[in-house]
Amino acid sequence: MRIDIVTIFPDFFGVLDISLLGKARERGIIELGVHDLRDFTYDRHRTVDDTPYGGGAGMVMRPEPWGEALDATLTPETVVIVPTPAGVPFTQAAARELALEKHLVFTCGRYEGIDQRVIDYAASRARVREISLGDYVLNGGEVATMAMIEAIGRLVPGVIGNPESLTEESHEQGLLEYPSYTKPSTWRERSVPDVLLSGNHKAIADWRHEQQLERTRRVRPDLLPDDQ
Ligand SMILES: N#Cc1c(-c2ccc3ccn(Cc4ccncc4)c3c2)n[nH]c1N
Repeated sequence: MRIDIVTIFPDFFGVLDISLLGKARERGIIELGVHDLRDFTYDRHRTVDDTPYGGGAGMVMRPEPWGEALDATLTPETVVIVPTPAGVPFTQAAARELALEKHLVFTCGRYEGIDQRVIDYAASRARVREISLGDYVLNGGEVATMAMIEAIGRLVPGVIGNPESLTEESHEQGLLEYPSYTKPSTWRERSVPDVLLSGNHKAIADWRHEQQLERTRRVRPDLLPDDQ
């Protein structure tokens, strides 16, 4: 998979050189390109924004630099991901779908957003998904892009050493994950549930599934299937 990010804050993504994504890049499983939108401007001040038509507060990102950035990154296989508060909520299912794509381009807006014609133009050349990280307001697309890249990157085949560990995580099977414990068996007078020390694999699996249902009922009843 190749990922390209277009942003006015390229240094923001330096952290992607380390941890899991860093190793995936070293192993050639994921290629990453970070592009400064200002490199696609030609005025002395490298201007990327202007006042909104129709008036209103704030500034809008100019279409010209974005057009050149898309020209430099798009391929017929690209999925353009536009982080926006007006997007479809990001989910684990979306992360799974996007992890199977060959090329993702993240367009990180700032100010009041990107001129709508840029998104419309991108949709004439590639698949475009306008995605929201959640129902709260950020100052730009970079934080959302970082979160999405982490959620997607860890699902790219070959990135995680033990893919089985992915199947029991929250949201993977529609339920929240069961509680986890490690040594010591007693800590500050709190002990690990006996079933986990029993060696009875069926009893452990049943207990863990019941814990998933109980936690999901308590914390996220909206995730429960109708028959639960
Ligand atoms: N994904 C996502 C987001 C964003 C988001 C994403 C991109 C941009 C670009 C500019 N802004 C600032 C802004 C623009 C319009 N209205 C309010 C704030 C952004 C916010 N906010 N909240 C989310 N869940």
